Amino acid sequence: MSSTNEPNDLPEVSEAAAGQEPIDLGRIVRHEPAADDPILSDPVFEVSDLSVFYDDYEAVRDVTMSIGHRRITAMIGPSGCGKSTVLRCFNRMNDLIPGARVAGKIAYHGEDLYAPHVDPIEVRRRIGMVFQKPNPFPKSIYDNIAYGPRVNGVRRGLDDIVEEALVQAALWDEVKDNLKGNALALSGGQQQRLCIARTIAVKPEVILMDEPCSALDPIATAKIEDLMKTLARAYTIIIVTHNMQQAARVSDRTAFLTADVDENGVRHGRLVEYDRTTQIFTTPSDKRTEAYITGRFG
Ligand SMILES: Nc1ncnc2c1ncn2[C@@H]1O[C@H](COP(=O)(O)OP(=O)(O)OP(=O)(O)O)[C@@H](O)[C@H]1O
Repeated sequence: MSSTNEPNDLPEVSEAAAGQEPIDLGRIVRHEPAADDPILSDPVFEVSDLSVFYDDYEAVRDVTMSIGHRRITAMIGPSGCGKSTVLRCFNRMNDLIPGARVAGKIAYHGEDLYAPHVDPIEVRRRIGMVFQKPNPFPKSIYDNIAYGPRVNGVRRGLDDIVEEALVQAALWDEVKDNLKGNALALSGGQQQRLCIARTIAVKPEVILMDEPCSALDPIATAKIEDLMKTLARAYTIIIVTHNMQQAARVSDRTAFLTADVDENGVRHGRLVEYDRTTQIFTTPSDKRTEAYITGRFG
């Protein structure tokens, strides 16, 4: 088991944090990890002053944060604050969006992820992604999992790779007698676990998840959350979620983003606060975080 904090319910917000003072929209709290914070000694990603543009529109501004090895990091915040935009920067998926451009730096194990010599295909192999809507290929369960390894030139041992990925994704027992069956015939929750297995099959280090449970019912969601906690023993996970309880249940760290409106009336996403998940949900430092987690805005 990872060192995940696993509160079952959202902790109560402290009385002090729940004060009714006006929200200071101008203040940005930059979390500086404590000197003994393991994220400092073992970061997978170090994001510095990251801004993301779609053509001339600066969708996200000045994000600085480090992502710890084999941790679950959640990104929460109101719609349009740039969570998915930031998530896509971690595996250069924004490269595929016409007009998208990144400024600032993301270091992956100390290497600039956006340096000219870096191959984005290899980046996406090491840093996989699971999307909101399960998106299996219209192929058999087996071929869905074997697809990535085959593309990477693997010809031998595919049966073992398929089995291992399905076991890790907690799907093996449900599909082992039906590997030739069409993946699209699985339930939504099974399809999402299949997509996780497909991601795992190419042996990534990091799994990015963009609202992986938003199309699923509570039982399927609980299975994916359990799976995430198990996977965090071996993988670094970053999840975007609208579900604060989910962030509180599964993550070690939580980043709260919001969108500020500038003097021209244009909205820009900002990282407001980034800290241990228990800290964010019990004693947040910023009034905007507190307002969001207590349901007063967003
Ligand atoms: N491909 C795109 N082209 C232009 N603008 C975009 C594109 N994708 C996102 N944006 C804009 O960037 C801003 C941030 O969007 P993003 O989807 O990252 O936010 P989000 O916090 O993930 O939102 P949601 O929670 O609703 O999914 C929004 O103003 C959005 O309209």
